[in-house]
Amino acid sequence: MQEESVLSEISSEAATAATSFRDVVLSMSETKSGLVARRPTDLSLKIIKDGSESVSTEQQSPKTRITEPTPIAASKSSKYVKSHDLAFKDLQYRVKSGFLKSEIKTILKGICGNFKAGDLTAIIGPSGAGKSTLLNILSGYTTRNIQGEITVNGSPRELKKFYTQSAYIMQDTELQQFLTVMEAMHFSVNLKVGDQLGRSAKKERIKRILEAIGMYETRQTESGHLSGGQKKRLSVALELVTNPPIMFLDEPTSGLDSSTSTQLISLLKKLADEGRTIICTIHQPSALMFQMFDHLFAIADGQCIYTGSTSNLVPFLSELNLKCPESYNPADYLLEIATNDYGPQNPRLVKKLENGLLETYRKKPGNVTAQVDAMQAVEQMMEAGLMTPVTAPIIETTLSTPMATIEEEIPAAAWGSKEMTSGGCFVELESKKDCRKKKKKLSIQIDPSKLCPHESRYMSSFSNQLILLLQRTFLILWRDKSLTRSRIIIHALMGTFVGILYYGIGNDASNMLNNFRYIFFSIMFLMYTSFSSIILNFPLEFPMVSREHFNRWYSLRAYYMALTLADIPIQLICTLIFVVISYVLTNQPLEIYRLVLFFGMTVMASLVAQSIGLVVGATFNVKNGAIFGPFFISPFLIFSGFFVQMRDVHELMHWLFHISFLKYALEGSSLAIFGYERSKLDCNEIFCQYVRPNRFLQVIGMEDGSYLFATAALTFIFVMLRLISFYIMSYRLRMSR
Ligand SMILES: Nc1ncnc2c1ncn2[C@@H]1O[C@H](COP(=O)(O)OP(=O)(O)OP(=O)(O)O)[C@@H](O)[C@H]1O
Repeated sequence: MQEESVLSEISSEAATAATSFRDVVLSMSETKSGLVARRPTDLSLKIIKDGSESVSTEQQSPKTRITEPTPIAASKSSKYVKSHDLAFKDLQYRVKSGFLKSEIKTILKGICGNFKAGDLTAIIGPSGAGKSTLLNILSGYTTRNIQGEITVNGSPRELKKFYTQSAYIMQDTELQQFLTVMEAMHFSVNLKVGDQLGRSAKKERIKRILEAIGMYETRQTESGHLSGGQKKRLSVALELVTNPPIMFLDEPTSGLDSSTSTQLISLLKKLADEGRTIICTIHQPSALMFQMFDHLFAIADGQCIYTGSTSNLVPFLSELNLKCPESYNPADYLLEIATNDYGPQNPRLVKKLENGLLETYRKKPGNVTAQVDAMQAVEQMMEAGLMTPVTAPIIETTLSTPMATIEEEIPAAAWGSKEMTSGGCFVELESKKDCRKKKKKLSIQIDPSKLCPHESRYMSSFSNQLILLLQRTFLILWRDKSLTRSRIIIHALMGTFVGILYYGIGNDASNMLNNFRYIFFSIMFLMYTSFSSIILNFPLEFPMVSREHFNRWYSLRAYYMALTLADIPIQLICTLIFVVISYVLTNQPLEIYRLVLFFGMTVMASLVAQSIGLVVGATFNVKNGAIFGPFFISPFLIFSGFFVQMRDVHELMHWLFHISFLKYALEGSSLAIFGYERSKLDCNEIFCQYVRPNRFLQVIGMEDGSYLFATAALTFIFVMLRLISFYIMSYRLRMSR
């Protein structure tokens, strides 16, 4: 009777859908007749009395019966998160390694596993066991050289669809350090959710997430100033904006102290309790953290040495005569076994568990208080102010309109078929164009996985991605003034220095050669500054781009365009400052069209040099880029026409002049200053060889040059280099997996 009244009280409470695990713990601690837990979101009831646990699936009924004990992980779906069980069987992963890639190394050896919705799973194992490899494969980050079966809810995993359902938080949490927490969330929600939510709904979502993870108060703090734990929580929050039902985290606690790690794991536990499938690799969980996991999946040398609940680990090991000492953390003991501290035990463990296939140890035994106690201990620490309270945010699924309504919005005649295809497109369409046209007619929210496959990867249109990425880049440039400011100062200083060095020689026939040197130096200087300012960009941003691109924030095309466009205004300003100062000081002809032509040519040269910087940056890491960068520029320099002219070298080498962008830049700039029927220069000496500028052009072999042709050649080289760097970036992003 007492139980019934408690149940009825709890279930009516449950109908109000409380949201935090703290409520669960509180309701447990408040109940005298035993521990009563309530899962707030699925509104199912659990009764834990005298150490036994039951789950009732009769939701919201005041007359709920206590049912037979069932596994805690069974059917943990909620109205906010659709459950996705992720399983794999006979998974093998081989890589080529060694000298000339002649050796084949098997990293995962026919491993099996089942990661259920609602479970917080920890993948543990010694270093080099294959934890990250497994996570990369399951998340779809690694897609090659894999054998075996991966299923989602029993059906083969469809990568395109899977990407829209999952998020991967990588180990190196690269955040934009100059963006505040709020700004980072703003860009994440706008890029990842796109037009699927209105402005106020997006704001509300950000607020809810930040409040839940205890970061609303720090929303105006720049990411670079956050603590390690806050950074990790923010990286989770950035991916939570789309409410992914499956989340992968590689070493989320690395670099964090024990209390911060515990706080993060408790957040993950609460996210899992909402029905999500949360899988993370972890090195050495503390005893408290260890208890919080629902599922432990241990691997050694690419094979499964344990899969089951944390509470079943010690009994499992005992069955194999491996007695965990009482005072030991079972996770530590398992890791010692895995590293052969007690002799070669791994084959026995692998065999007993059928390399992960056996589910026997997943069932929770009668006594699950250890996990509840662990969570309660964490809650108490949060309440005592020892750590910032965190909980799982409530995020309504983006698909708020039933399918029928979606169909009504589109004229039936426009649909090829109303069958949902396996590719995730909910209509068969004749062509891409057709698909776009029809999508435009949708004015309502659509589940990303229901859109046509080729358009479903990004929720934001290309133009929106570009605008948002440009906004983000400019905001960062604005905050990180040091780089932009120093570039401008350097150009102004060098313009003045060169202007003073070649002061007033512009109209002096006896200084014609020096004037030519001024032109050459200007191009050299602008080339090197633009080249080196971009050479570090991509290598430094690579981890962040890799993460954001993989998690479907934006396409590489949009990122690349933004990266390219964002730097152009700064380059234009810097070049203008240098050219105007030095042009005036050196007393070049004050004819506006010559200044414009000279400026245009130097800008083109700097943009081409920037493109070479992009190619180098996309190909090499920071260190090698710095070493090889100048090496790539040198050939252009030798064949620029300054040191040696085309007519003086063997015919076989002429092509090198034709591909040297510096030759075109020097030719175009010289024509701008000396060409176009420039009148005779002043001669302050007894004899001046180059009174007529045209004569000088003849001597340096540029009399037949064409400014237009030089511009066209530079444009062509520019476009080719941009294409090459784009494809290298795309290749590197793919190869990094
Ligand atoms: N592409 C590759 N080529 C060669 N060897 C590889 C490759 N990828 C992984 N390995 C090897 O596979 C093994 C497993 O690597 P993995 O990164 O998955 O280990 P881990 O368990 O995550 O280790 P840690 O805890 O130290 O991060 C290691 O020995 C690693 O050197």
